[in-house]
Amino acid sequence: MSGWRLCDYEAAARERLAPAHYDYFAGGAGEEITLRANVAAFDRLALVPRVLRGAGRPETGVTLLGCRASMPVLIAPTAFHRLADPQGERATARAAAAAETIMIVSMAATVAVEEVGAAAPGATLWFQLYVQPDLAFTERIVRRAESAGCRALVVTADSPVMGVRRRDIRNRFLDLPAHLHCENLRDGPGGPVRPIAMWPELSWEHLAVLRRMTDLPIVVKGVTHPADARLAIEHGAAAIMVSNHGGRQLDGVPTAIDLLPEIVAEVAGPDGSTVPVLVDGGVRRGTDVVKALALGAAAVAVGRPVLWGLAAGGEPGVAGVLGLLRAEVEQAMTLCGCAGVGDLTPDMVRSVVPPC
Ligand SMILES: Cc1cc2nc3c(=O)[nH]c(=O)nc-3n(C[C@H](O)[C@H](O)[C@H](O)COP(=O)(O)O)c2cc1C
Ligand SMILES: CCCCC(=O)C(=O)O
Repeated sequence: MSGWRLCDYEAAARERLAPAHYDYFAGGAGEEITLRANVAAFDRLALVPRVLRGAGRPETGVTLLGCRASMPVLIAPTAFHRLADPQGERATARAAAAAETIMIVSMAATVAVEEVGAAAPGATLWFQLYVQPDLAFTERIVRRAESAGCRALVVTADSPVMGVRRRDIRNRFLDLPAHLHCENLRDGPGGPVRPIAMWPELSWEHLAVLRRMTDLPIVVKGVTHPADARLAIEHGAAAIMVSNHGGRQLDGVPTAIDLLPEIVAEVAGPDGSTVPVLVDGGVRRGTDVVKALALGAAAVAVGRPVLWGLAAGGEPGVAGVLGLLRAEVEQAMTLCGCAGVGDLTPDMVRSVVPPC
């Protein structure tokens, strides 16, 4: 895989995956307008490097909610890793540990969160939660994530119902193959697996309930409106994740990178205090990461690229994808004259008509 670009991982993944599974990973909602826009938006932004700053080799590391990551690229929560590789989330977590970055484990993982933690003892894990209407069941899941060593709870807010994914409908991809299950949804050890509920009644009140339920920092994922970023903070969120769910929920939503500056401005306190703002959707190369950081993101997360690495080559495939992104971030930061992520500032990004 040496010399591979991200698109090579996607091509290899596509060859290996069953077509319906490839479509589930790759696809978006509706006409896939937002899905395409997420990637294209980065091409409408250009970087304006600074020169002769003697910055040396850049330090790419960041600290988020008390967790150190060696690069500002996290693994976004994605479901069903065992569709891509028999080791599934275990392999992803091992690659995350080796790359020293944070993996956000999906509640819809096909390996139980305890086993993900056990498979990769060095990994820093956060846990993504779809709050279930049965709050006692939700609490049991939260306790499992805590005991498995997860260091933050990422609450997905953009999915009161599932987006309409036409590819899945066409492919009749409705259920996992019989040997795979959402292991975090088991009702007790060896018990039956409950179906994941998307909950249209989920509201800010429930965030307050969660806040009381756990001492873990809460990240609200799927914020697009600046007013909701403010509400999230008022309800105790420790960080915001600007995201349109990779174009898989409401189609026609602006891209996360376009929304980012407004949200960063909204959450900045008058005294300069702020909570970390994370962003995902369409990040495919190191320069995309650098653009997002310059516009105020504390870090980015990648969803599909990790799935392509996993399907193309299991744990080494994910390691390859993360290594590629790391090398590209380091290269782009060096060329921008930045010693650390704090040197990336909004004046270094311009809106352009592509190609720049
Ligand atoms: C196949 C797939 C499954 C996903 N599953 C989840 C999930 O279980 N929970 C969640 O909050 N987001 C989920 N997401 C959304 C990702 O966390 C993330 O927002 C999105 O993938 C970012 O866009 P990118 O794929 O362009 O990097 C999923 C995305 C994909 C592609
Ligand atoms: C029932 C699992 C939902 C996973 C998800 O969030 C997605 O496919 O986007």
